[in-house]
Amino acid sequence: MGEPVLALTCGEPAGIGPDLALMLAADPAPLPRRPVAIGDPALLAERARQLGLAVRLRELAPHEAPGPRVVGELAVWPVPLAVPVTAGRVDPANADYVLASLDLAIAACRDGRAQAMVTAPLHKGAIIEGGHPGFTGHTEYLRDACGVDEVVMMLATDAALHGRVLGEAQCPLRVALATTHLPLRQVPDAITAAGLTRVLRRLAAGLRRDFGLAAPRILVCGLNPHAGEDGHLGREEIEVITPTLEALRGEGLDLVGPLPADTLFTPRHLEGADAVLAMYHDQGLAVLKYAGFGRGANITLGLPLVRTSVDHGTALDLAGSGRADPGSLRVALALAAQMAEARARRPA
Ligand SMILES: NC(=O)c1ccc[n+]([C@@H]2O[C@H](COP(=O)([O-])OP(=O)(O)OC[C@H]3O[C@@H](n4cnc5c(N)ncnc54)[C@H](O)[C@@H]3O)[C@@H](O)[C@H]2O)c1
Ligand SMILES: N[C@H](C(=O)O)[C@H](O)COP(=O)(O)O
Repeated sequence: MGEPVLALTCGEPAGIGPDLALMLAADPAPLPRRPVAIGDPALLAERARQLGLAVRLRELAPHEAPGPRVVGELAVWPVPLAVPVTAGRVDPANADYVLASLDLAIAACRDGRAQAMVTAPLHKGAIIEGGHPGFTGHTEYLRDACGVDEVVMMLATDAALHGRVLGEAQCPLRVALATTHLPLRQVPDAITAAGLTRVLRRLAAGLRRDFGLAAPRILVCGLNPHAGEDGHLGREEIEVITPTLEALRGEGLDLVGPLPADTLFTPRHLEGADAVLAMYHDQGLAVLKYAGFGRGANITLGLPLVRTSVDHGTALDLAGSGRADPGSLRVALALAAQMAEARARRPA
């Protein structure tokens, strides 16, 4: 395989996604060499003007591949907006535009035009209000679009991605989620033996395939305070999590837990671990974003294609201001290229 083509969806058009794509196009620092943005060229041109960035847009035909990256130029696979956009003001009328951009990236990965997709943030509320009431995020959308039964959302800090050790207070981290975009009230009922089994198998397989970890060690959080305090503060650990981990250890998975989530995320526990499985979104992601917000990436494990994303949202307050930090997008692009190259070397 030559250098991978990375399909970069620009996400919510009123958010910072278009800004970040343009900022990276203008940045002389090294980047994966064949990114192609997916979005509306008129929107990108207007945002470049607003940001004062001299970026030339090179519109490609649907089957045209981007050439090697040229600083100051952004290759684009065009998708037209439904309605014009003002930076910072979400309009649900553009929900289908956002999903069409995603669909194009998925199709490009599946038919070989791209070797990975990288997603700038979208606004879940805008998609839902724009006529897609069941929408909960890229992760679940990609799972359904690719027809797989289970995927795993994992976020990782830059240190974990590249094996560098940060300062003592910032442990390299990979955090995966047993449940993703679910109201908190529904979480306990969603922690089932069958669900946990699927997630842990997918997580271990993803760490093996995409991160080259032959026998990943996974720390598993409890759901309740102090992992249920022997059943006095909740019984999910005794009734569901512990028996599931025991069964999976019988398959050879290296699992530790369930551990109290408050102390699991400390350097002593994390030492030697390859990933943490948190039971719900904010149990894991609050810690990860504290450790490395803006320097991490979001990875969907278990897809037939490579997908990474930023570790932040649409930051509507910063769109068009020039104050958005492109650090996480840089990490997400680098990781996508690395994963695509690894898959080309070691097909599943
Ligand atoms: N990958 C994704 O598509 C993704 C990820 C997270 C959140 N979201 C969505 O984004 C929307 C807004 O979410 P939110 O407000 O909870 O989180 P947010 O990450 O958009 O913003 C939280 C804070 O971080 C700041 N921030 C975010 N990204 C930044 C950057 N690159 N540089 C500098 N500062 C940055 C924002 O200005 C804000 O103060 C929601 O609809 C949410 O669902 C999407
Ligand atoms: N849970 C993610 C985060 O907090 O960063 C985010 O909402 C993105 O999720 P998707 O990749 O599923 O859109």
